[in-house]
Amino acid sequence: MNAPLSKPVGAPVPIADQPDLDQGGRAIISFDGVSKIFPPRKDSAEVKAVDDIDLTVPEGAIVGVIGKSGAGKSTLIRLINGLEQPSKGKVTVDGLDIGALDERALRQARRSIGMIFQHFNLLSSRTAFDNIALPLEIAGTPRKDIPGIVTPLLDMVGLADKRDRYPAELSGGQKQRVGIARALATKPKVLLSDEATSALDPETTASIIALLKQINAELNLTILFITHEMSVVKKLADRVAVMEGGRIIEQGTTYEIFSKPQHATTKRFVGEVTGGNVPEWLQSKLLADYAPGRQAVIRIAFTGADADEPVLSRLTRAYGVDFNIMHGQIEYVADHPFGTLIASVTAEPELQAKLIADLTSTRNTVEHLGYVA
Ligand SMILES: Nc1ncnc2c1ncn2[C@@H]1O[C@H](COP(=O)(O)OP(=O)(O)OP(=O)(O)O)[C@@H](O)[C@H]1O
Repeated sequence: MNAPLSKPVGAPVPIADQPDLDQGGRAIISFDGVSKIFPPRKDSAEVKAVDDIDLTVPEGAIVGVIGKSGAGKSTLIRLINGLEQPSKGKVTVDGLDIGALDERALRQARRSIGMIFQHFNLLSSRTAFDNIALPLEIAGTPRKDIPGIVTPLLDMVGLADKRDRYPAELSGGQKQRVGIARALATKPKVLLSDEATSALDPETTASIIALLKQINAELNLTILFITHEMSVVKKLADRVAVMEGGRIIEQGTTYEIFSKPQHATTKRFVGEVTGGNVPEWLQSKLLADYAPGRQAVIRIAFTGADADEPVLSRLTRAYGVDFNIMHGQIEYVADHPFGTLIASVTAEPELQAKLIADLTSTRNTVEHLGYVA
């Protein structure tokens, strides 16, 4: 199994100090100036699906790549397992330049790269056991050795009693467990996940996330997953890269990305799960300009130690203003408390600026959203 290297965790590092995901641990996957351009066709222009990406995944990490449909996530994953060749730059997996391998070497390299899929991709004519055994048969593993590998994998994914069931007799979560066991059969160094929980209900999603975290911890298996769901990133990833238009627009530890998102797209993704997105009823009331009698609406993201400080009471006493809480939520991200509050306050623009400066001087992120009458 993989060498037991320490897992890169630790205190949040400011984004400015963390331009890459390579803090701690040997790089097992790296993208070095990688672009993938699909040539023009009769009916469509050329597409830059991946555009000049630099990305480093440390061994033992769980990295989530999030982006909207068409952002380039699938192409990124297909460049890692050699299903696509880079138009420019280099993709390295465990020291191998994937784009430079011939067919035979690529087949060999793919045994170190497990993959799980949204729709499981199981063979319907094979039992759970035989689906898990398939990559071993392809790799030429002697028949007598196969049960000794497959049986412990069935145990690990909690399906010992389902070994002779066919996919049609299994639930979605059970099928994904077979998919995970099959991906682990050749003892990969990295596991790629393509929207592996997108077809599952929330409870089953949670159990698959727990299984992936357990496998990561027990085997020190590096996991890179692509998703469009920030809730999955929040629960599963140590580190996050946000993709848009083929580029990585932001990356950092999960806590960093949640507590101080920089890019508008990242803010929207984060807002989906932290309550930071402005609710529709409030959006329709927001006014752009100050006028006497209007209240300023501010959004405050409380992070780390500040999350449980009575910040608003302090400001009320210090400045003699009243806050009206309009929307809020407290979450735990990477085991840190993390809160979002949208509040209105009656104050002249000059006093508003002082309040915002005061709030910002702690580690909170404060945004002035507009005014309400
Ligand atoms: N083989 C191909 N030929 C031409 N264009 C392609 C090809 N594969 C992907 N693209 C284009 O590249 C862009 C990125 O696609 P990709 O599938 O990587 O995005 P994605 O983020 O995975 O989207 P989704 O979440 O919908 O799967 C899209 O504009 C897509 O149409």
